[in-house]
Amino acid sequence: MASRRFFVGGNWKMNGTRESLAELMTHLNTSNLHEQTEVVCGAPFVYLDLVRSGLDPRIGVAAQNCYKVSRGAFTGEISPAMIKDCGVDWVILGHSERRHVFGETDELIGQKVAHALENDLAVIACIGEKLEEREAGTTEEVVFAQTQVIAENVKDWTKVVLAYEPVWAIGTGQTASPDQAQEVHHKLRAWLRTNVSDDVADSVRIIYGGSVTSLNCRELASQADVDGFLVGGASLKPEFVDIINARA
Ligand SMILES: O=C(CO)COP(=O)(O)O
Repeated sequence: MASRRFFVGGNWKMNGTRESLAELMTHLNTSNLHEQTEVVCGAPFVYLDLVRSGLDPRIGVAAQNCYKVSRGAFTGEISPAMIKDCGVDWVILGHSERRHVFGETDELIGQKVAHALENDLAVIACIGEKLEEREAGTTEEVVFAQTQVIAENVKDWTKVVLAYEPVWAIGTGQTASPDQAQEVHHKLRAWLRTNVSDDVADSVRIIYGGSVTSLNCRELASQADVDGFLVGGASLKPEFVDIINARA
């Protein structure tokens, strides 16, 4: 556990204006951020340049999606090459909103993961079960299947963070309990041990997302297999700093 650097991502989703993001960036740039935490902010595409130039270099920036090829006739899409060209080193892929609002399949997400990694972007790869899947007792089956497709497309796991985001916890205020999060993270690490390698299982950060706040982050962060967070709503507020410092 000690060897995995704590990772806190902010997923701003489709939020923010130049004005509000400037305020948020000033807050982050001037706050005391625990040095042991790796921080990455996921900005809307149109603000990637602005955010990369406005945030302190010790804070990473992520795009929230990208396509599976470098360029071409794909109206409305952007490529990892373009993201890199903005000085941005990360991309969030497979977020539940991409899967369930925009219908992205495991196969497409896998192809995007492979292409992003080939283009030297680091990837926050998201997985997570829906409420009906949890209630039907198929959580493991669902998250293992999603992880399998991601794993088939990863050669270098040092550039991947796995984000477990139960869909029922996203934006609902229904945070997974520390035990619920730990249970799934532990099983995911065991899956990596069996299906990838001991080294990857020991080193890959598995982060939790879903209604993380300054109030619940410390207990979640104290779980052995919770290596950080992917934060939605609270990442747009000053309390994001408290979440960054959850292990401080
Ligand atoms: O989807 C999420 C992060 O990617 C979580 O969103 P909330 O923190 O708003 O629940």
